[in-house]
Amino acid sequence: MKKYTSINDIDNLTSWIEEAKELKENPLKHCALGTKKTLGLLFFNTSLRTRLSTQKAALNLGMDPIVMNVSGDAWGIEFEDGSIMNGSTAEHIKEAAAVVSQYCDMIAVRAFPSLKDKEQDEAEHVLKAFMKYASVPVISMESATEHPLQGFTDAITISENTKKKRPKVVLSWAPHVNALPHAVANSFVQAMQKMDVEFIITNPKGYNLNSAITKETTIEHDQIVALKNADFVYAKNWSSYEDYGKILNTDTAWMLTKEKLGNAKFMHCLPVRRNLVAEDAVLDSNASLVIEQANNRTYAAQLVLKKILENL
Ligand SMILES: NCCC[C@H](NC(=O)CCC(=O)O)C(=O)O
Ligand SMILES: NC(=O)OP(=O)(O)O
Repeated sequence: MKKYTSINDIDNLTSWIEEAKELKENPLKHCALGTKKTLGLLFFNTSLRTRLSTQKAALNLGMDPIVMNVSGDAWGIEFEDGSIMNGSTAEHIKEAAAVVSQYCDMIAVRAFPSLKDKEQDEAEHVLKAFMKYASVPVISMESATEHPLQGFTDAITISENTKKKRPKVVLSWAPHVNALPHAVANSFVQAMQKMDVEFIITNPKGYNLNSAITKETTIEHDQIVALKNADFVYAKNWSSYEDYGKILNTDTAWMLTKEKLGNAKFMHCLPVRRNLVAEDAVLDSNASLVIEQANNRTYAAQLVLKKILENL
């Protein structure tokens, strides 16, 4: 594999899930595969799980991870081609990506959307610029529109925890105080579309995700109807896609409660705002899979790194 920037880079999700489970059983089995190979992790945005689990994954494979917070610590990077750089940016991505490629055998990048300019966000200008100007494989650690390491993790977690051959999975919009990206929801949708599950999205009107991603997936605006007989409920806030980046509705009635969850398992990518997205009784119950999801981030990343190492 030469890159991992989308759930669509997974050729066979079922076999990837099985391979990730094998790595989880025996994380150090391939501890020499990445010897003398360097993974560069570049963060334009904050992170706890991605930053630590991706390093842990690299260490399990014998790689050397090096990490940089690009925003603030590095020179301001210019992404526009042909621009006269007489403003606040000091270094063009053409040099920056080429230079990082001298030090690293792979580059992982986190770059959230602006949520102001839909066209620019959808063009994935930061991630795509790294892919264009880096001479080594690029991994997304959450881009403007996708979070493929999270989506793969969520697929592994559902596979591990399902008692049914074809469970019912609900992606349920949740209230939030900030305008959040669509990336986690988009990658979860893409992962569920590849799995043998009954999948429904529930969100208030005005919050439908990009139809190019949701495709034929059912969208139910009545949360109670959607949650009926669910086996897994994935709560997540996202800002409006239609009225791009806006908060239209902070209706606290969409918070996930123990009563609404019923017998389902609860999922969230974290970080989660307690008693806004989901109540304490949900997060503190045995039905919550959020810590196992965070654990599985390591093995999802480890499989991605392994597949790229095998192809270097
Ligand atoms: N990487 C996982 C989620 C990151 C981001 N969440 C956040 O920014 C939450 C921040 C807050 O709660 O203020 C998101 O939704 O895409
Ligand atoms: N779930 C996730 O990506 O968490 P971080 O933002 O903390 O990396």
